[in-house]
Amino acid sequence: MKVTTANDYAELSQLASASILSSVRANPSLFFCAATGGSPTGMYAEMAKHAADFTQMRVMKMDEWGIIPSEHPDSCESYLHKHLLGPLAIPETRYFGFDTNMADTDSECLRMQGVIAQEGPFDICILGLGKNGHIAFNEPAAFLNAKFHKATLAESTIQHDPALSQGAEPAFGLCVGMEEILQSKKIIFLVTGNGKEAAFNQIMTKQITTDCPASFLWLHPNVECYTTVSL
Ligand SMILES: O=C1O[C@H](COP(=O)(O)O)[C@@H](O)[C@H](O)[C@H]1O
Repeated sequence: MKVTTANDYAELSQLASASILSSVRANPSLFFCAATGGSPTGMYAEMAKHAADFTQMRVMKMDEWGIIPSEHPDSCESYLHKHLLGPLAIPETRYFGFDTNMADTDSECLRMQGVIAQEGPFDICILGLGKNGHIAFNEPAAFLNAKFHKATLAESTIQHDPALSQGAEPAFGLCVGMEEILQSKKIIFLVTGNGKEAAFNQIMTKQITTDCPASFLWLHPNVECYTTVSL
């Protein structure tokens, strides 16, 4: 993992965007796994300044909350339309989303595994860091899931979004699995925001443990970590 400490969030966003731009110029139809949350918002805004470079990029949603409808303003779906798909004019034909509110979520997980098998592996995977060390909704646990799956959310993950913390139980999410993340050709790992110090310190010990799913990124040969968190 190559760790670059940025002076501030604006610089982090510019550095990460520049790396993506160089990749998409070399491979215009690259397959992009898109995280949501506060960490990538500035980076997506930087990418939008170069929308003409993204006319062929394929995008897949990385994760989604299971207790709010896709059209809810706090859904990952709404976030991606607002910050990435709209500004970059990515049409539905090049976007691979999924629905968390269907009766048979197992079938939806299998469908997304099929999409990854057909379109993948990801050329670029964007990751933020959960305060508890999660990546996507791969939460600390005795074991991690390799494939796209239905995830039980940690309390700290639910509390991360005020709309969700008021929502109905049970809380769950659907998300890409660890193998699918680790098979990405390049990973852009954004570590920024309040409350990330403990998890980032744990990662920097280089001890790989399911207690901190992000620590598995040490097994990947091409992770660019951009951070504003001081150790
Ligand atoms: O809960 C989550 O949090 C992380 C980090 O969110 P951020 O708002 O601090 O960027 C996010 O990357 C992840 O996809 C989501 O599951």
